[in-house]
Amino acid sequence: MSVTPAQLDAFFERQRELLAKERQAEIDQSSLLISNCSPKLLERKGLALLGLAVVQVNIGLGGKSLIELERPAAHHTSTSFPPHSFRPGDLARIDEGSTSSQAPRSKAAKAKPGASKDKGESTGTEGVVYKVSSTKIIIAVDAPKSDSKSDELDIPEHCWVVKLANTVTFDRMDQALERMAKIMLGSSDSTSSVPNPNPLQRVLFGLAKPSRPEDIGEIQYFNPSGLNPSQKQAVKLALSAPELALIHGPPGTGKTHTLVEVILQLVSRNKKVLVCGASNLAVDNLLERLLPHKIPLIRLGHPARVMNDLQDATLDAQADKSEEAQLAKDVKKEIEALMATLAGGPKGKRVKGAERRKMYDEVKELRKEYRKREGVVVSRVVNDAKIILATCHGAGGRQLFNRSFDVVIIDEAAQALEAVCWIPILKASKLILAGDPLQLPPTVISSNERKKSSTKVTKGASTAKLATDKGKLKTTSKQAPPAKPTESNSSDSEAEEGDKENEDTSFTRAVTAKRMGQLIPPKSLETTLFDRMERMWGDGVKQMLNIQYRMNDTICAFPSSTLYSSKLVSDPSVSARLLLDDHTDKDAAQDTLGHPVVFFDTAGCEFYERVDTASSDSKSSLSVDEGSKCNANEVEVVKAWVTELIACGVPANEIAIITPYQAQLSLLSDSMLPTYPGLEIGTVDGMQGREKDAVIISLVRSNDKREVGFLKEKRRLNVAMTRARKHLCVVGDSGTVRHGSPYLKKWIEWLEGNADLRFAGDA
Ligand SMILES: Nc1ncnc2c1ncn2[C@@H]1O[C@H](COP(=O)(O)OP(=O)(O)OP(=O)(O)O)[C@@H](O)[C@H]1O
Repeated sequence: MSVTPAQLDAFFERQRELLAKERQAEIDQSSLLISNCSPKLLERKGLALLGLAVVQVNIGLGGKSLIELERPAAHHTSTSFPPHSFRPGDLARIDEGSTSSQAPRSKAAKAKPGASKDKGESTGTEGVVYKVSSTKIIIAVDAPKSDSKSDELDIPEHCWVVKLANTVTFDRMDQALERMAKIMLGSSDSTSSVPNPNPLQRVLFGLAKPSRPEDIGEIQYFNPSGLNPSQKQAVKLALSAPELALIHGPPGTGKTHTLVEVILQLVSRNKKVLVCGASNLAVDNLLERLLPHKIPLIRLGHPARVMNDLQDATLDAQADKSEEAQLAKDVKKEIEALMATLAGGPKGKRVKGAERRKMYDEVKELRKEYRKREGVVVSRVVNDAKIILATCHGAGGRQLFNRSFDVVIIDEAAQALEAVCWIPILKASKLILAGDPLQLPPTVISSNERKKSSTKVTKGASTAKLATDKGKLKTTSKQAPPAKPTESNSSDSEAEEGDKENEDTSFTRAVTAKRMGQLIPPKSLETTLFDRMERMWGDGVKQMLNIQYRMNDTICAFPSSTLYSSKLVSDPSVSARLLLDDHTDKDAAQDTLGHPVVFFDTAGCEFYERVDTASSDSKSSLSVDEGSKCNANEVEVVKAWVTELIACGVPANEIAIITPYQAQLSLLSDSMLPTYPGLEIGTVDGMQGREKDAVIISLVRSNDKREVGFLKEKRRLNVAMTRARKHLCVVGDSGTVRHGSPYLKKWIEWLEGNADLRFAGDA
C-alpha cells in the first residue's frame, strides 16, 4: 500500500488538532454559558436544575457518595423537573442555592466549569450524574481525597445543579490517539514496549488491504426464519471478514436484530466479544435483545442508564451476587452508618471536633478497603463474561485495563467520533461497525461554530405563499407508489447463493477501485470512522440492510428515493399500516387517521418565527441551536392536531413531537404536557433510534429572508422523518422552507404531491 509515515503523521496530527479544538470549544461553551447566564436561564436551556434539596446520601460502587436531590413540594408547583439535558455520566456541580424563585448565591454562578477544577475556582461539589428520573437526580461524588484540606462532603441542604463540560472523554480519546499513533508510526525508542500494528490496525490506516473473506462454511443461524437476505448477508460478511466489516442499517432495517445474530454466532465460535455503542442507549438496546439468550454477559457503565428489567446485567448487580461481594457489602454498611452519624443522625445532633475527625479517618480507611474488595469481585465477574457491553468511552475504564478481545463491535458507529472508537479498537483484532452515515453525525461544536460563522445570509423578497393557497389546500392524499424491489435486493439473494469465486471477484473489484486505501486527514470530526472506512475500502467491506420494518410505505418513500438510492424497501407487514387500522369506526375516523402523511402548510398564514429572547444569547445544549427560534402559531397547529388524534383514540404515548429548536420545544412542552403528559416532545437529536405510531414535526422557520438554519442538514431531517410507524405530520411554512436547500425543495415538492395537504387554519 502507498500510505507513508508522513501521511500517517499528518492524519494523527489533524485528529489531534481537531480534538483539541473541540475540547476547547466544549469548555468555552460551558464556561461562557455559566458565567454569562443567570441560573434561571441555564435551567431554561436544560443545563441546570434549581431549587433542589438533598433527600439522602448513599454509598455506591467505587465507594462514591450518591447524593439524591429532589424539588421539595413546598417550593415548587410541580415536583417534576422541567425539560433538561442531564444524562447519567454527565459531569455536574452541586452549588448552594435556595428555591427556583430565588437566584442561587453568586459564588456558584461565578465558578468556571470545565476549567474550574484545575484553577481551583469552583466552590461547589463536582460529581457525575448517576441517575435521573422525572423527579429525582442522583449525583455520584468521590470521597474527599486523603490529602484534601476539607475532609467531608459539603453538600448544602438547598442547592442547585449545573452541568459542566466533561473532559474525561477527551482525556481518554487523547490517550487512545497517542497510543494508536505510536503503534502505527513505531517508537524511536528501541526498548519501548509499543507493539507492531496488528492486521486490523494496518487496514484501518491503509497500510494493508482488507484480507479476503475467510471460509466459514455454512452458517447455522440462531434465527433462520427471522433474517431477511440482506441481514443474512451482513451476518456472513461480519463472520467471514478477517479484519473489518461495516453493516449499514437505514432506519428500522433491523440493525440491532442483525447484530444480535452476529454476536450469538461469534460466541458460538468461542470468540470473546466486546460490544460497544456510541451512546448508552445503543448499548442498552443490544443488551435488552441479548439477555433472553442467557449468555454470561456484563454491562459496564452507569447502572442508572439501564432499564429496570435489565439491571441484572450490570456490573453492580453481578458483582453484588458473588460471595466476595458480601465482604464488600459489610464494609459498605459500616461506611453508610458512619456517614449517617456524621450527617447528624436521626436527632440531627452533629458530631464535632476531634471525634468528627476520627470518624472521617475511619471512613477513609473503610473506603480504601471497600475499593480493594470490590476490585477482586469485579475482575472475577469480567473474567467469566463471554460478552462485555459498554459505551466506547466506557471501554476505556479500569475494569478492562489490559484486556483483549477477539472482536469489537461498535453500534451507532456513524454517530461516534473516530477517536472514541479507537478506545475499544485498541483492545481487539477484528472490528465490526454498524450504523447509518445518513442519520445524525456525532455532535461537533467546533465545526458547527465554523459553519455558523461562514453561513451566508440570503436576502430576498418574501416568498411566502399567499392566502389564496387556501383553494388548493384540502386535497386528497396521493399514495406514493410502493418502492420497487431493487437491484440490491436481487444482488443480495444472488450473493447469498453465489459461489466463492464470484464473491472473491467482487471483493477484489471493490477494494481496488480508485481512491481506495488512501489515508485522507479529516476536514472535520464529523467524518467518522464508518465514513472513512466506507470511502477507503468501499462495498467490499460493507453490507446495507435494505428492508425496513417500521414505516408505512409512503413515509419511507421520500428518504428511500433521495438518500438510499431507492434501495430501502418496506416489508409487507408494515407497508400499508395506518393509525386507522386500530379504529372501529373507520368512516368517522378516516379523515384524521387515514393518511400516512399530512402536511399543514402555514405559508401565507404569516405565522412568523421569533427569536426566543429568554434564550437567544447563546446556544442550547439540547439541540444544535442557533439562538433559539420558536413559532407560537405552529404550536397551536400542533396542539389542535394532537387533540384531534387523541380524540380519535390514538394514545398520547404513541405520539411524538419533534422540533429542531429548544425554544420551540419549551413552548410545545408548556402548552401540551400539562394536558397530555404521555406525549413525547423532543429535539431530533433525542429521537434517533426511537419510533412512535404518530410523529409530528414542527419546522418552526418562517421568515421573509428564507433562512432555514440547520433544517438544511439532510441527515437531521432524515432522522426526523423516519421515526413514524403509521403517521407523519409536518407543520411548516413551505414558502420559507422550500428555499432552504435543493433537498428541502425536493421534500416540499414531494409533500405537496404525496401528503394530505391541509391549510394550517384548518387544524
Ligand atoms: N428479518 C426480520 N423479520 C421481521 N422483523 C424484523 C426483521 N428484522 C428486524 N425486524 C423488526 O424490525 C424492527 C426494527 O428492528 P431493529 O430495532 O433491530 O432495527 P434497527 O435498525 O436497530 O432500528 P434503528 O433504526 O432504531 O436503528 C424490530 O421490531 C424488529 O423485530
